[in-house]
Amino acid sequence: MTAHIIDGKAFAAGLRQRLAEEVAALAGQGVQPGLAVVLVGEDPASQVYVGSKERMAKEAGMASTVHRLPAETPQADLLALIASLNADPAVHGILVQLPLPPGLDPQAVVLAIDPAKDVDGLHPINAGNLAIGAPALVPCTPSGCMMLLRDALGDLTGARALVLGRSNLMGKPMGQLLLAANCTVTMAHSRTRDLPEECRRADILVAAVGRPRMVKGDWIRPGATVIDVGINRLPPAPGQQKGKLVGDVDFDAAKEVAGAITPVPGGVGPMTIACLLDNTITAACRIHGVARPGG
Ligand SMILES: Nc1nc(=O)c2c([nH]1)NC[C@@H]1CN(c3ccc(C(=O)N[C@@H](CCC(=O)O)C(=O)O)cc3)C=[N+]21
Repeated sequence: MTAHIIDGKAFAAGLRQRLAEEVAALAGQGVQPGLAVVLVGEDPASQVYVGSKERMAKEAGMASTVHRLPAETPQADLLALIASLNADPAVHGILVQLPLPPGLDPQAVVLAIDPAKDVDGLHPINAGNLAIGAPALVPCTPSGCMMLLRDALGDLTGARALVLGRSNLMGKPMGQLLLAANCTVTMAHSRTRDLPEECRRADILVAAVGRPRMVKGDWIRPGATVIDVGINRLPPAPGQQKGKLVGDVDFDAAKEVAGAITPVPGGVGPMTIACLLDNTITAACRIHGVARPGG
């Protein structure tokens, strides 16, 4: 059997289309959702992502600004910029691209962001609200994974789900969302004993460890749904400029075993950006006290 390939790129394009319609409806109420992205330093991969975020926000009719700061920016200057964005009524979403250059404290930066504008869902207020089932801004990548899972499987109740990876931005909130969707959740990581065996029990396997092709074909339960969150650039092959982009799953082997699987690129990545726009609209509506046009 070969797996159904989950087309995250197409799903994300459809979602952005629906979001653009919501933005147009909000314009009639005098609200234009605004996103501010802060990029410190010159990491080339981050430059590409930030460029896509800005372009797609504008395509959806939102206001979008990118604040580019040198890698040597003092912590106090970064915090001052965040304070000014917190106070800016045209800004509803603030995202500080991670990782930050050495010398800057990501924890302090996240704490400085107004939780109402924290479209990354990293502030302890949002992480805590997600954990207790209260309204929260939810991190974009796990939201995108849930949308793809619901689209592929419908009701997830009772499914055994395994999350490989425990980051604050991805693994932990993913576990919370799967639990809220009535899955039986296992949180696994690089130190998990008998990891292949744990993975083989999962009906839903979400890989977010950041290790290229770590999950092998024989780790996957036949028919399972595999969501590959990894974005790993391999070293360039001889004579090539850029290395190949691969996930945390050995895709060629996995697709012979899984029931459905997301590719890299074209899977979770585009969903992350669409969910960032979604969160920015949610934040704008809450700040202005208006209902979301899309319900
Ligand atoms: N505060 C913060 N929030 C983030 O959400 C965040 C971050 N920092 N730092 C970096 C990671 C990475 N990230 C991606 C977003 C989109 C793609 C994406 O669109 N990928 C495409 C193409 C990738 C390519 O061709 O290079 C795909 O997978 O098809 C990938 C990765 C968000 N991140």
